[in-house]
Amino acid sequence: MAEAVLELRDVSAGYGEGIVLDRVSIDIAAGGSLALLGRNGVGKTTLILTVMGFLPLAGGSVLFRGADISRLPPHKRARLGIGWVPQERDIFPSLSVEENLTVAAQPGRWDRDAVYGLFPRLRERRANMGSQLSGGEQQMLTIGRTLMTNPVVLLLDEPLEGLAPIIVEELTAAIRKMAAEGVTLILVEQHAETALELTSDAIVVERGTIAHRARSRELLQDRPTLDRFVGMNLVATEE
Ligand SMILES: Nc1ncnc2c1ncn2[C@@H]1O[C@H](COP(=O)(O)OP(=O)(O)OP(=O)(O)O)[C@@H](O)[C@H]1O
Repeated sequence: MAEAVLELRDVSAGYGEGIVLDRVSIDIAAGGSLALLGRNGVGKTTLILTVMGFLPLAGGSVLFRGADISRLPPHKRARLGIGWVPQERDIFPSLSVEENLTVAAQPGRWDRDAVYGLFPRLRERRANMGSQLSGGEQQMLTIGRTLMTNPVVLLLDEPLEGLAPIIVEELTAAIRKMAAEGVTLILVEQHAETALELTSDAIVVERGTIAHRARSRELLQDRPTLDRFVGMNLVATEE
């Protein structure tokens, strides 16, 4: 098996005294795509924040390309190549779209034109200020800006949440394209069907532990498991 790009070994973490994640182990190989599923409040965002180093470990370790990064602060993890698209869209409102994209760019496959190819809307709006964008466009810009850092692994925390169906379609197409082009990614998503169609592997989180692991296409067919762990809200555009 290929060496894991990112690995969590028996990770426990939470907020202060409150432990949310309880001995969670996951790994993702280069070019892999992993859906993190589960109902509201089960610990998906906590897992992402722990990978980024915002929450201290209460146990276990986080490895990046085989090296223990458990003690590294978030900016150093980002510099190593862990790209994070947070749940709250994160753009510079007073910079233009193009400035937002280029401000943290690193050389690599994802340059400005590649990102505009992925998000034609951003090319159309390249001269607009971040503050003039719709929520969906801000989400595209957040993803585009993170891609421009040419991360080794990309963490997407509910990138489709609260967006209009047409925007969800555009973002879904872009994520599919990124995965097909070999971007290693972890996708947090409550809408299981949408996430499973975009990824190769999946884990279901329940109350801070991993309740189920499967190949995404197999879990897509496994309705009883989906109903049990994820509930009814399967497709992002249903809302
Ligand atoms: N800043 C915080 N301080 C204390 N507890 C928190 C904090 N943020 C989240 N929690 C708790 O951690 C648990 C997991 O929350 P988390 O946000 O990781 O869930 P989630 O699966 O990402 O759900 P959602 O889809 O709602 O974001 C919840 O019980 C939540 O109340």
